[in-house]
Amino acid sequence: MADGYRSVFAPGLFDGRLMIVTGGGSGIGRCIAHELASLGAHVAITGRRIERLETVRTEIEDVGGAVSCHAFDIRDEAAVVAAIAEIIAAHGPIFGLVNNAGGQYPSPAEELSVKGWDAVIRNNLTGGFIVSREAYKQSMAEHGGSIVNIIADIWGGMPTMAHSGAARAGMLNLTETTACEWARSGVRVNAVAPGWVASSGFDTYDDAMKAELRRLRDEIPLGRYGNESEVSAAVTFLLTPGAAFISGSCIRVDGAVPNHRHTWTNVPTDRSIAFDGFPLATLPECLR
Ligand SMILES: CCCCCCC/C=C/C(=O)SCCNC(=O)CCNC(=O)[C@H](O)C(C)(C)COP(=O)(O)OP(=O)(O)OC[C@H]1O[C@@H](n2cnc3c(N)ncnc32)[C@H](O)[C@@H]1OP(=O)(O)O
Ligand SMILES: NC(=O)C1=CN([C@@H]2O[C@H](COP(=O)(O)OP(=O)(O)OC[C@H]3O[C@@H](n4cnc5c(N)ncnc54)[C@H](OP(=O)(O)O)[C@@H]3O)[C@@H](O)[C@H]2O)C=CC1
Repeated sequence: MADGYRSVFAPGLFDGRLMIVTGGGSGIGRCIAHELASLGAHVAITGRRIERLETVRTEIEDVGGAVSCHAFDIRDEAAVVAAIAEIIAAHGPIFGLVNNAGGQYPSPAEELSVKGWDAVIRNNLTGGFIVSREAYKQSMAEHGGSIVNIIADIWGGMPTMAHSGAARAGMLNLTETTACEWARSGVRVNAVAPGWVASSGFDTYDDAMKAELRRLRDEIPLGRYGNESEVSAAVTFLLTPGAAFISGSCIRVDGAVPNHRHTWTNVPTDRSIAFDGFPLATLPECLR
């Protein structure tokens, strides 16, 4: 495909296969849509804003890819049921589903209203559940398929992200549980957990959050943000036959962030207050 996406996977790998990418109108989802289309899939991209979807449709069609746009909110059960039926009727059985749509806003836990908590839980857990359930019931239960859920770096606490962390931890268990339940139908379910990925998602943050993101970049062991293609490659691999025995797993695409302990830096200057009943004086000299 001239001037199209440069995937590391074999051309024609997904010829004629229908793949749904939620949140395909921007960022990581747009990139995944481009990669899957470059490999021959018909990609159904979804999101709330039709204009963004149409822009991506034009981009993909311009390089010879097959794509369709479907605007709905993943939290609206009736809309999801209808949209999945419409996609199947128009483009055939669903071979792959990428639950990528999601997002949140930063807030200290004690300032979260229940309404705000619910909005983020529904956006990052309930929505993915509804889309998965419908893709399974309406199509994959008959012939198998592969589902990839985009979550986040949930290994450890992330201040201001209590709602999103809880939702995505739930999504990881949903991944593991549906992988077990739906294996009988030949359906594999996996997750991809991006760390800090420079995407259009960053544009949604205010200046304070952007400054924080620059500071966080210095704490990534690989020394940089990830990019959208690096997330897309992991997702695409999980959709390929090469991943036929992988289900209920999660690939972390994060430059080793969860493995990073502040062992050599950020040591408090006064360590003597660590534990009253066990004065540092009793420790070996080398540990003081
Ligand atoms: C450890 C896990 C997390 C790690 C994350 C790591 C990095 C992740 C990066 C990315 O995700 S990049 C993608 C970024 N994109 C987005 O985040 C999308 C933008 N956000 C949204 O679309 C919305 O915030 C939402 C989460 C979808 C909520 O929208 P919804 O339409 O459902 O709710 P609203 O009716 O607007 O609001 C309901 C309720 O929620 C509270 N609230 C919503 N937004 C904010 C905000 N910006 N600040 C404070 N509070 C907010 C609020 O209580 C709202 O009620 P009302 O006050 O309006 O009555
Ligand atoms: N970038 C990063 O560093 C990280 C991103 N992630 C996650 O990866 C995914 C993609 O993020 P990214 O591309 O960076 O960010 P974007 O904000 O660009 O992408 C989110 C997409 O999801 C769609 N979306 C959001 N809520 C809904 C909804 N309720 N119904 C339907 N569509 C919805 C949006 O479209 P529209 O608004 O038109 O509906 C948008 O296209 C998200 O789930 C994000 O939280 C996780 C960890 C890190």
